[in-house]
Amino acid sequence: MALALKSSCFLQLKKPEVGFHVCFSSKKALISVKRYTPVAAMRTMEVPGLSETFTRLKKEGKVAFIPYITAGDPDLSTTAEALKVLDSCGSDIIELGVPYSDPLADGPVIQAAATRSLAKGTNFNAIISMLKEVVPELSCPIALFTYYNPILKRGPEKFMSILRETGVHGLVVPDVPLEETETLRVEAKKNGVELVLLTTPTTPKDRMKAIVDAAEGFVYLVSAVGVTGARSSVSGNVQSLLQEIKEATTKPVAVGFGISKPEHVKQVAGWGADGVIVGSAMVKVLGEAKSPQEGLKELEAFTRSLKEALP
Ligand SMILES: O=P(O)(O)OC[C@@H](O)[C@@H](O)c1c[nH]c2ccccc12
Repeated sequence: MALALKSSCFLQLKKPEVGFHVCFSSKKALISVKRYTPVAAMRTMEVPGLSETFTRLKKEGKVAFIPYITAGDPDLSTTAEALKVLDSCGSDIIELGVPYSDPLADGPVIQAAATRSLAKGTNFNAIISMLKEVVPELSCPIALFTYYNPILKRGPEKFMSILRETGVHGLVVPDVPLEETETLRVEAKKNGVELVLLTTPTTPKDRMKAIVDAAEGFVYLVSAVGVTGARSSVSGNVQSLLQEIKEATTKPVAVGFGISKPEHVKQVAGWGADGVIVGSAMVKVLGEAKSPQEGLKELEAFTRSLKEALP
C-alpha cells in the first residue's frame, strides 16, 4: 500500500555539516530518515584554506589578491555587502580587521576607520554574528586581523574555537612577538585556523627564518618600516627581501603595506610575491564615500582595477 506523504522536515544538528531529512506518512508513521549536508555547510566546507588557495593559484600561475577592510566601517551591514563584493570581484583571500582603540601598527586611514567603527558600537561578538551569516555565501577564505586584546579576553582556546565555528580560515595578530605565539599556534592548529606571521625589513635574518618556519597559511612581508598607509611607491628593497625569504622557505609570501595602485600590484607581483595585500586604499574608498552604496560601487571598481593588474 502506498503511503501518502503528509509531511517532511529538515533537522540540523549542532554540527553544521550534519543534517537529517525526516519524512512522515499521513498516519504519522516514520517513512524515512536521510542524512544530508546543509547547503551552507557544503559551501563552507568547499572553501579552501589559505595555503590551499596559494597552492591552487601557483598551479594556475596566478598571484593572490588580498584586500583588507575594517569591520564595521561604516557599519556591519555594509561590511557584509563589501565582503560579498570583494569575493565576487575575484579576491583570493579577504583580510577582515577587528577595530581596536589603540591600533599601534596602523596609519591614519585605518585608525580613522577603527574610530568610526567603534563609534557605531561594533564589537567582536557582533562581527562574529555577521560573519556567521556571510561566510557561507563566500567562495574565498577569510583571514581575521586582530590586535591581541580580544584573544586575551576570551583565552586562545575559546577564541580559536569561535573562529572555527564561524568558518574563518586564517588569523593575523600584529602585536604578538614570535616568542609569545606558541599557545596561539597550538590552539589555532587544533581548530584548523592558519596563523599568519609577519616579517619586516628590519627583522634580522635568523629571526626571519624562525618566523617563516612557524608561519601558517602564508608569510606576511611588511614592505616598509612604519605604519600602514598608502605610499607613492613600493620600496625597491622588497625585491631582495622576497628573495631572502624565498631562500628560507617554500611557503607562500604575500607583501603588504603601502600598496595602493594597479602599478604597485603589478610591480610586486613581478618581483615574485605570491600575494599582494591592499588595505588603507580599500578602506579609504569604502569608508570615505558619500554613502555606503557609493562606497560599495567604488570598492567594486577599485578591486577590479587592482585585480586586472595581476597575472
Ligand atoms: O594599509 P596598507 O598600507 O595597504 O597595509 C595592509 C594592511 O592594511 C593590513 O594588512 C593591515 C591592517 N592593519 C595592520 C597592522 C599591521 C599589519 C598589517 C595590517
